Amino acid sequence: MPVDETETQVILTHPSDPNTKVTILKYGATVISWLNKGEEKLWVSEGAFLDGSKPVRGGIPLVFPVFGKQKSEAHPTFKLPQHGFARNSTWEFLGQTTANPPTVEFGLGPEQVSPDLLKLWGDGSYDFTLILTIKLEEDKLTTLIDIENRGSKEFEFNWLFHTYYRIPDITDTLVNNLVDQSCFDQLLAEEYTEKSPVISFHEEFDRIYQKVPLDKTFQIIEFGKVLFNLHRINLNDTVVWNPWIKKSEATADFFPKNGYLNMLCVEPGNVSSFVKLGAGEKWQGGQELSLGGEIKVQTNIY
Ligand SMILES: O=P(O)(O)OC[C@H]1O[C@@H](O)[C@H](O)[C@@H](O)[C@@H]1O
Repeated sequence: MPVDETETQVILTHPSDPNTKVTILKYGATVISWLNKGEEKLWVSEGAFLDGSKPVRGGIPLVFPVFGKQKSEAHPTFKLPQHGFARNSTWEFLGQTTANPPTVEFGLGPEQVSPDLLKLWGDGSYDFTLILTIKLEEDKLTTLIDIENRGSKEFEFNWLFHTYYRIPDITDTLVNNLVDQSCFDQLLAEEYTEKSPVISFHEEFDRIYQKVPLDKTFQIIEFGKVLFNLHRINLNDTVVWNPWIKKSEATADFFPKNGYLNMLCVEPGNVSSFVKLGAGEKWQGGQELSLGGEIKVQTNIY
């Protein structure tokens, strides 16, 4: 059976390998496991709540319609909690669209969002449909989001796939192809140009790389071996985050406390500015996560 549905989860199994699977929690339409030939590729905290009481700490939470917490009181997303409401609403499972590669869709509209949260976005005056498509190939996982404004008023939104990669050791991990990109450092509250040809990790890290050309593929590398490739579809920004020691300690659902050694978030989205969507308009963004291959160095001069 390539797709199994339970009350709370949907599981896709690749037809050519029973140990290549993706598990999606209906709550948040959160991918909570990507197993490739029996090996887990995503990090989920052992302290994560999977019962729908709190967004999942790990996997691929979905961020919409605001990233972080909006600072301007005048903005219609100002009252929303950090990262919006998509990750803490139960999405509708819309079914399977393709048998091979197994592909499924989930939907979110105002009906699925709790009225208390909904009224915090533009006083509940927006109408929208979000369709999340998840496709599992042998060595590749694709997540696509389609957003439609079904109301009569324009709205603005951020979108982000908050992907938590599982890695053997953060202190041996590098990320490439961000050199010469403009970045906003959330810890320093400063904007500058990234000068490192490869990023390495020695302390808390929280940067938004802004407007990175879409032909840049980011690779997560360990000891010269490519672990992951991230290809973006219409998602110009990428957040790179590791909480390191103190922030992991301070985060109640982050467990084990040294789990920061085994995770890295590389999160493609549109967060440095809002996407505007007029009445009846549609927008799509996506990420393709693939495994292995050669190191590919991309600079701004090629
Ligand atoms: O604790 P949350 O809401 O899941 O957020 C986790 C992190 O998410 C990252 O995307 C942000 O850049 C960080 O600033 C934030 O701490």
